Amino acid sequence: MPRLVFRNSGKVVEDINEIKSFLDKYGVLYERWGVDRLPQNLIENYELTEEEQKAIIDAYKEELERLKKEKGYITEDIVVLSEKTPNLENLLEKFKKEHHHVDDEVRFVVHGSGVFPLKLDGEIVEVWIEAGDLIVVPAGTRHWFELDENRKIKCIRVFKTPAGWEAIYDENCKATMKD
Ligand SMILES: CSCCC(=O)C(=O)O
Ligand SMILES: [Fe+2]
Ligand code: NI
Repeated sequence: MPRLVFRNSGKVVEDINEIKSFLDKYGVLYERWGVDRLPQNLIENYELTEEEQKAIIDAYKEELERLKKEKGYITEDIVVLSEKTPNLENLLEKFKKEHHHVDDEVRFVVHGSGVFPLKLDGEIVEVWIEAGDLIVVPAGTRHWFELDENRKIKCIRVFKTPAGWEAIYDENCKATMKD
């Protein structure tokens, strides 16, 4: 189940609408698209061919086009993190350092799960997501990412330019897309 964990109080929120409305206050988009429309092999395969990646993206064409129209994203790709990922540990080290981006961080989870701790009004709110969940961490929001004990996640990433992904570790560096 997707859930919010408020790190200071330990409070857990699992109601989807409550999750959405809390995150919405901070410009963080959470939607549940589900994965029912995908065949099992595409959901579970972590070594996708180009065609299979395209088939997954095509299955969410409507949602992706809506997001691009609303938010100005341009393209999408698939990212997978699993034991099979070369230098997984180094990647995870990078992802788990608090940072922000000049572009939104848009992840739709096709399979697996993980947590995006977000720094909202100085409090750490952990957003635990899994297959079927969409999250948009807005540009400038301080966050990081960690896998959970399942040690794998496969996401559609939607973005303007890969340059927008560059993690900015210094919270005082307010670089923006225009720079
Ligand atoms: C959920 S994909 C792994 C996390 C990630 O892509 C990132 O932090 O940039
Ligand atoms: Fe990030
Ligand atoms: Ni990131």
